Amino acid sequence: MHPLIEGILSATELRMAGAKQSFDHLKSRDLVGSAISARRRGLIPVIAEIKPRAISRPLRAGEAGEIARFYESRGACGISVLTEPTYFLGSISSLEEARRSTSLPVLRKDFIINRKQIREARADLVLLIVSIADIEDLIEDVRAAGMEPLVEVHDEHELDRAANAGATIVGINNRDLITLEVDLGRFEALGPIARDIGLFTVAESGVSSREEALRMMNAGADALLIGNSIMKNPALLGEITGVDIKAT
Ligand SMILES: O=C(O)c1ccccc1NCC(=O)[C@H](O)[C@H](O)COP(=O)(O)O
Repeated sequence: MHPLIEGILSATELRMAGAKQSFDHLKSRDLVGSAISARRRGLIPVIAEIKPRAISRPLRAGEAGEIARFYESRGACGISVLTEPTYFLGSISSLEEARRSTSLPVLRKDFIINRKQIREARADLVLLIVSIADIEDLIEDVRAAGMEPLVEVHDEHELDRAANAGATIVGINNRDLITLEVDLGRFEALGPIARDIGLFTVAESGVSSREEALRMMNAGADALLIGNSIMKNPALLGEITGVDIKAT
C-alpha cells in the first residue's frame, strides 16, 4: 500500500468516531440502465468525477451542484463524488449537493473501511476497494442500506474475490495503489475477463482524451470513470462522451 493511502486510512478511522449515520431510504438510481441508455444515444458512457484535489482546493458551497449539472449537460451517465477530506479535499456535503442537483446516479468515491461510513450519506453507489476493505461483509451492508457497491479491483485475484463476494459492477482501476502509476493496459488485460463472467465493467482512471476513451471501450468497458482531466478542463467531457460531436 502506498504511504499516502495508509495516511488516508488512519485519518478515516479517527474521523468516523463522531460521524453521523443516517439518511432517507430514497429510491436508488440505476447506473447500468443509465449507461445502456447513453450508448443507445450514441454516447460513450462516462461517470464524471467531482474531484477537488485535481484543482488543488476544496469546493465552494454550491459548486458541486453546478459541476454535477454541467456534467449532466455534457452527456455523463453518472456522477462520482470524492468525499475523502484529508487528501482529496472532498466532503459529504458535496455528495449531497451533487445528488440533489441532477437526476443521474451518484457514486460515493472514498476509502470505505467500515459500515459506519456506509450510513453516513445517501448515494446510489458506494465504492468498495478490494485491497483495503472486508468486501465480503461490506457488499451486504451497502445493499442493506439500499445502495449498490461498485467493487474496485487491480488484478485477477481481486477480480475473483469480487465475483465470489457477489459483486455485479466492478471497477478496474488503471491506477496502481502501491506506486500510483497509471497504465491503461490494466483494463485491457482484466476488462475482458470480467465481462466474460458477466460483470458490468467500469474502466477507472487515466483517461484524458476521446482516443483513450475509445481504447477502453474497444477493450470492452461498459462505462468509464474520469476525474482529473475533466476537472481541469470541463469542456473535454462533451468531446469524450460524444455530445459535442453529435451537435456539430
Ligand atoms: O487520483 C489519485 O491521485 C489517487 C491517488 C491514490 C488513490 C486513489 C486515487 N484516485 C482515485 C481514483 O480512482 C480516481 O479519482 C478515479 O478513478 C478517476 O481517475 P482520474 O481520471 O485519473 O482522475
